[in-house]
Amino acid sequence: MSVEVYYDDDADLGLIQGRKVAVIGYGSQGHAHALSLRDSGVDVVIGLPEASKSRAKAEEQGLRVLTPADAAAEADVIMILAPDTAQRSIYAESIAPNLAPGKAIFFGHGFNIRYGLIKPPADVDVAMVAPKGPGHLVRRQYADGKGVPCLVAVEQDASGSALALALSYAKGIGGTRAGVIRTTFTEETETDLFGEQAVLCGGAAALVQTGFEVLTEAGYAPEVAYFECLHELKLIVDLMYEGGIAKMRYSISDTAEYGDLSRGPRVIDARVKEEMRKILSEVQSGEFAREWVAEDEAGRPNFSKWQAEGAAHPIEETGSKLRGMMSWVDRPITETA
Ligand SMILES: NC(=O)C1=CN([C@@H]2O[C@H](COP(=O)(O)OP(=O)(O)OC[C@H]3O[C@@H](n4cnc5c(N)ncnc54)[C@H](OP(=O)(O)O)[C@@H]3O)[C@@H](O)[C@H]2O)C=CC1
Ligand SMILES: CC[C@](O)(C(C)=O)C(=O)O
Ligand SMILES: [Mg+2]
Ligand SMILES: [Mg+2]
Repeated sequence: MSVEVYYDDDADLGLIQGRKVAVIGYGSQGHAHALSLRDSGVDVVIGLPEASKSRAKAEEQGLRVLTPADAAAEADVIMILAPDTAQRSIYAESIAPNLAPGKAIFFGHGFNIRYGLIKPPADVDVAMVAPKGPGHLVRRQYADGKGVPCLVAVEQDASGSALALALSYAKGIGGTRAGVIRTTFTEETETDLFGEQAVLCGGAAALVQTGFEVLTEAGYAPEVAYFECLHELKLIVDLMYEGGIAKMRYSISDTAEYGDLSRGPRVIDARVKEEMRKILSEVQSGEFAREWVAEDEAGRPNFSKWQAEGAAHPIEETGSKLRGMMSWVDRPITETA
């Protein structure tokens, strides 16, 4: 089944410009959406708890910051960009009491709707504008006149114009410059969770760390292993980004391409593919969602342990030293684009 891809000419920016948008949360996605929507002429207010450490960042950018409840009361489009595990309580405490017929609730990811953790009333629009990229790059691409592709979905169309409004919002953050695909909350949620677990984040990080470990445990210099397994991966993926796997294979040596074609399937083999299928089934069944909600409610013991182990991995120290010598690469972790 072919999908419809929407571009700038398919979206009317005037629709979202005519609404008052509350962005709940000012993190990776929240800051990107809020700043880009404002640059697109949209009336934006930020919703954050009084004690939020993000307040100062939003106010430094000249954005008005209210509590989530006051922002939801004032706005007629409410985009929830707080952590997925916090959204259901934010909704119950601050958003639901401030809904009214004709308002719209937007999400940047479908987790809470897909797994039934948020159930809005029938008289509001429920839609999604989900960038297919990290928030800091969503903002950087917008600022550079480019855009990150987005998925849009309409779960509930009380107004009869929810899709047009979602496309207008996507245009406001640069999504229609790159292409916006209409999907469903189920497809976005399940593909996004699978993608981040098995390919983009979990799979890629494990591949890089394991390659670094195999080389360093064999006695090769950590710096060589870092350049080979992490730094150069961006350069390789850049070629894929520009022209597909074909362009990467066109640019590398025949020796590398033979190694790629003959050894690649030994690394990502049938066992790995079966494990990826199991990971997808855990997403589809809701097992992952239940595990993540329970982990969060228990205070994130495993999350914190694994985070600390990752930060302590020797590749981080090696990389920090080498990136420090490349001024054009060294962008410390920061909230700005
Ligand atoms: N990160 C990404 O690139 C992508 C994220 N998404 C989705 O976007 C949504 C937001 O994720 P992300 O941007 O990563 O989140 P972050 O963790 O980067 O930022 C969360 C923001 O929400 C604020 N916040 C925390 N608790 C509350 C609360 N109770 N009320 C209001 N604001 C609160 C945080 O404030 P404080 O600083 O005080 O903690 C922070 O500003 C999620 O649904 C995620 O799945 C979708 C696509 C990509
Ligand atoms: C790949 C991780 C992501 O889904 C994203 C940046 O798109 C996320 O949830 O952060
Ligand atoms: Mg994603
Ligand atoms: Mg995600």
